[in-house]
Amino acid sequence: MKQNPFNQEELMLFFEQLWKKSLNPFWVCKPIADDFEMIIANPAAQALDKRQTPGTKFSELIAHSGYSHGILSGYYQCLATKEPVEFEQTVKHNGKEFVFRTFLVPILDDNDKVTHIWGTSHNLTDFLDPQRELLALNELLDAKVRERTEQLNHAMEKLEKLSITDELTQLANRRYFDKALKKEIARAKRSARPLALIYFDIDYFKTFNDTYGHSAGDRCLKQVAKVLAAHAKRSADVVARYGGEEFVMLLPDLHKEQALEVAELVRRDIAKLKLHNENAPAGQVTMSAGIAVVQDNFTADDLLKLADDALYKSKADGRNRSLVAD
Ligand SMILES: Nc1nc2c(ncn2[C@@H]2O[C@H](COP(=O)(O)OP(=O)(O)OP(=O)(O)O)[C@@H](O)[C@H]2O)c(=O)[nH]1
Repeated sequence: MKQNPFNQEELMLFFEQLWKKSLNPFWVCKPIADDFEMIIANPAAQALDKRQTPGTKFSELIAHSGYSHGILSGYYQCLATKEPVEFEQTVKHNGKEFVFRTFLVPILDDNDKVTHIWGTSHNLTDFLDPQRELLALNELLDAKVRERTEQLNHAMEKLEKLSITDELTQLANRRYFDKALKKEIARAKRSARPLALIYFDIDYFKTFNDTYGHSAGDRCLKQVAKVLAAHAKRSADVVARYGGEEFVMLLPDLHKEQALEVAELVRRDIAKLKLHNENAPAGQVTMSAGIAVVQDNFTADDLLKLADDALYKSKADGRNRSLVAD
């Protein structure tokens, strides 16, 4: 075996210099009843905490300083396992927080009993600071991306709503209705349930416009739309503005008599609005309705045509009425 190149005296000199000049804190402590007592701490350790003087109890040091909680458990672990222990601890010094990686080495006597613990720490703060800065920046970036994504989703929802809404009445528009109709037809076929469609058309609306002006016409359309919306009570009911003064209502699962009842209720409530129209025989705005109810084998066109024909008939029969297609 190779001989140690240094003699005892030289070694002591080296260790003394290391002890004094090292920038890493070093200390030796010993276990006492329910605590540890500082035996000696090097200048680097004292620079961090000058109370680390011989005889100081660790419990006192910890109680009155910025050491992180739970560091004593590292010492107890070293004592119990008689093995070196490594852990991270934070220390507050002059208002700044330092992160240290601490190493503890047990010193055993001839009876294999831990008499002392030798400790040293390596300051990780400078290494961790840029990492923390990066993490904080990342978090900031994540938050910004989340915020922007939310804004974008919100804008897209708004756009989606706009694309299916009639601007004047705020009812669904024809585009939305056509999609809903296809969906409901498929559903009605699957479940072998009836599907009702009502076409509504304001009577003598051209003369209303001509007499009272386009803005009054717009206000009338809005009021009529409100009445219609109030009668589309179930979540699957759809009411839409189909064209100028034409509205449609899709009522899944309703039979002819029930659909007719809805149309008549709408007509009654339109009459209640008492929107004056001197050119109409009733002296006020009225509505005509055409109702179609289908079941089994039918297409969207079948349903629309049946309802349209029924509406045509109710117009031809004198308006201000609801007719169900045969
Ligand atoms: N104010 C207003 N009028 C509209 C709008 N869209 C369509 N109209 C008008 O609605 C009127 C529809 O007239 P017609 O189709 O002849 O129907 P009508 O006069 O109601 O006759 P009948 O349905 O047979 O009773 C036209 O004068 C259109 O200019 C709108 O958004 N605002």
